[in-house]
Amino acid sequence: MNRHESASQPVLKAQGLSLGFGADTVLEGVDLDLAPQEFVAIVGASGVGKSTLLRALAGLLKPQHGQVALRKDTAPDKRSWSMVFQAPRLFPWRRVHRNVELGLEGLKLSRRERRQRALETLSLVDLADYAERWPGTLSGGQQQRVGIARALAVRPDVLFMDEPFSALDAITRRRLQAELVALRTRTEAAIVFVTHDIEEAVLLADRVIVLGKRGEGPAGVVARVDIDLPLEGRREHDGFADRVYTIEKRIGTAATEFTL
Ligand SMILES: Nc1ncnc2c1ncn2[C@@H]1O[C@H](COP(=O)(O)OP(=O)(O)OP(=O)(O)O)[C@@H](O)[C@H]1O
Repeated sequence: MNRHESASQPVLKAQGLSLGFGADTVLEGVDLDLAPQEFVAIVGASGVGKSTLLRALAGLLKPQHGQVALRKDTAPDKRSWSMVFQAPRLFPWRRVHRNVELGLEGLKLSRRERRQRALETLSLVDLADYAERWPGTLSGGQQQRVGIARALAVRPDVLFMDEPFSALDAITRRRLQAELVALRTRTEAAIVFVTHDIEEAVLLADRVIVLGKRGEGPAGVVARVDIDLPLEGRREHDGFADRVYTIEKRIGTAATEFTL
């Protein structure tokens, strides 16, 4: 495959996924393609299966049916995917840059290159000045940015984010949302972002996948909404509330169907 073909191929392709635990099926019939550098948000009510889907897409959970194909990059200095969780999961006994270097340890990089890569990625999240600090001396928002830097340092094709801002206060959350919008222009990664916050999904994503119940039985995709609005100033855009409402209605409708 030449460079041009590779650039237009999906980085991730999921087909006919059924996911669950033991005999229980949580999600059924999920298809999803992710283009290079695309940002897809997954929303839905609590317990519908958002995190389960994310884990399956990352290959951490085996589907009951269907397949997930994640483009495997052969470059020895990067990984095909990485993940950011709700809590940053930093090691308190390692300085900030050493936490970022942690994910790089299995890659073909010298110690010096690891250090260099960690510092570059910390600059990307505006934390270059904090490289020598201990995690415990950073605010919650700064710690989460270190977690994002650690995930980006491996130069993933796909960055999975599982409610990464939900433990933060409202002001910090707004700031990190704005930073993620800016970061998108500076990273090659496609992003799959799980959130229960519909406004957050519309603010950040190119496309929103809505999970919901469709009557009795397992949940599935009840809507796919393209967010065809400019990223810059999106929250103030005339179409913003309309997209949020469209998604709320889909989640609401799905819930009504379920209770009938
Ligand atoms: N390891 C597990 N074993 C059994 N059931 C599980 C397991 N993990 C999740 N589930 C069940 O699968 C369903 C989906 O859970 P999941 O965490 O994916 O939902 P979610 O949409 O991410 O929820 P939330 O928004 O509350 O985080 C739930 O009913 C949950 O109880």
